[in-house]
Amino acid sequence: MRVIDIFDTTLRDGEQSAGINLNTAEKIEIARQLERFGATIIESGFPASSPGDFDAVQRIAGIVKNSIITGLARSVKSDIDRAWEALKGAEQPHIHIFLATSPIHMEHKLMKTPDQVVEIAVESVKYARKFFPLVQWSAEDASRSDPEFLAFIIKKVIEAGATTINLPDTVGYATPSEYGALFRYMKENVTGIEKVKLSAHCHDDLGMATANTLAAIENGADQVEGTINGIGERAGNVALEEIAVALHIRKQIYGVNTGVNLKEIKRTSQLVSQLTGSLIQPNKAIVGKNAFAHEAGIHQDGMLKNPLTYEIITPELIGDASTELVLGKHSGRHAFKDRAIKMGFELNDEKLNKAFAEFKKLADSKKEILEADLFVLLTDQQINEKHIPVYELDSVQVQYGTDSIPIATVSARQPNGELISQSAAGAGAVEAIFNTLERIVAGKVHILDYRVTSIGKGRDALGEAVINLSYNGDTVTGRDVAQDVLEASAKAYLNAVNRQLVKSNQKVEVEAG
Ligand SMILES: CC(=O)SCCNC(=O)CCNC(=O)[C@H](O)C(C)(C)COP(=O)(O)OP(=O)(O)OC[C@H]1O[C@@H](n2cnc3c(N)ncnc32)[C@H](O)[C@@H]1OP(=O)(O)O
Ligand SMILES: CC(C)C(=O)C(=O)O
Repeated sequence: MRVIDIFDTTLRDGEQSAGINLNTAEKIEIARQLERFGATIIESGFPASSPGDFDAVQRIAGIVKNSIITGLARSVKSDIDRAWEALKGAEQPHIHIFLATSPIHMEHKLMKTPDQVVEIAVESVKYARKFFPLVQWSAEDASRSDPEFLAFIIKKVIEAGATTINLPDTVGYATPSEYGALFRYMKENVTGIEKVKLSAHCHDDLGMATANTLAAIENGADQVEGTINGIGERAGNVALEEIAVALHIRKQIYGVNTGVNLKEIKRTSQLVSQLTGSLIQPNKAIVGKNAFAHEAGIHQDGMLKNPLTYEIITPELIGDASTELVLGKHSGRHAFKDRAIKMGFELNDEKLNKAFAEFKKLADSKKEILEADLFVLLTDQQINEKHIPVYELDSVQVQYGTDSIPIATVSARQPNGELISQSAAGAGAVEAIFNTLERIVAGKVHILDYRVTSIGKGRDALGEAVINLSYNGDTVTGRDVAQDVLEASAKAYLNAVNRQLVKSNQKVEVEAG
């Protein structure tokens, strides 16, 4: 099978992202991981650009042995000399020289005529070949260059000794059919092109970097350049993890191999994200937090019946943890039941349906339902099997101010079905609620202990209240959760009273029976 070389430029073009700045130690750590990932070539910096880049390229060239290390250089002798200084200790010294070939770049940036550009390109490649066995030459802005001129200059640099020719879509302007055609054109019109490797380098300005890179492969590219997580100048470079996985999953279409160790993808992605501080969007293909998370009930049902229904890539393939069925407002009964069973609950259909209805209510107000939330919902269904009438909270209102006495008004349905409202004051909002509830429930209540904790993470975490009280002389514990701790406290209070009611009722039944 045809082999495609993976040229990783996370440490050079990736570092060109606005806001990213890696020190040498961080670059070495990423380079080591890129070696494990299986990059054929690692572009570890631009040695002439700064002492820091020089140091990183030199150090990485001395450390990494299983990937070829390269450095970028303009078509000027001083850049090439600096690159040689940095790279002469590498196993296979490789340099990456570039020069723009599009009319706009030649005229307005380089301020050179096309003839001068050809001469500079040829001279720089010849000069580099005095030192480097491997010389990659890039026609910057190739996709906006005149194909005839491009074919001419490429022929000249091949004659000068270039070993790889790169055709960058520098500003992410090409469409897949145009970019593919550019590769075909060079293959068909440049004498000597078969002696060199042909490389693709795509930017994502129009969101077409992955499609363009794959089009280049379909049209004869031997090497693809990109970065981990797609970081890079402006909208970034093509994300190498996307290319590697696309070529693997659709091998029947592309018929090529890369040396990428797919299992290292997740780790590499996380390392790059951590050290660059560049966060990965949750829906990013392959490595996003949601790439293997299924939330919709119909999808979750399909996944439980056969994962192939909705999963074309397994998380294991890229070294990720397992698929996640996230329980949220779009989830259905199958996924809910599956999770309840995995958590050790054995609920009959009726209880499960009740818990599911509670879950749906909760999911409306909470982004993600955590296991702790489910635990509370499901345990609630394990009490009061016989449907003994109990108290039900209807509403809670509290008037609270730092300069006034808190007053609570609570409405609750009594076991006989009657809805009653009461008000009472207290030293604090919670005490006011408890004092009001004491007026509602028939019987003597004495609070022994009370705690509130948050369940879950973030500002939308649920509040859990646990209350230990004596009701008519019996000690009982109640707990409940709600979005608000005051509501949770009121519910926990009634939950304790209700448990005592259920307990004593069952006892009466046993004694009577
Ligand atoms: C498409 C790409 O990603 S190309 C790589 C881009 N990466 C970077 O630019 C990051 C590192 N760059 C740097 O640190 C600095 O730009 C340096 C050290 C390389 C140069 O800095 P300076 O000497 O101050 O020049 P500056 O960056 O302002 O301008 C670039 C000069 O290089 C010239 N130049 C641009 N590309 C090339 C090239 N491939 N070959 C020769 N000269 C070039 C420009 O025409 C300009 O020349 P001028 O000074 O005669 O007008
Ligand atoms: C130096 C070249 C290859 C580059 O980064 C680009 O054209 O985007």
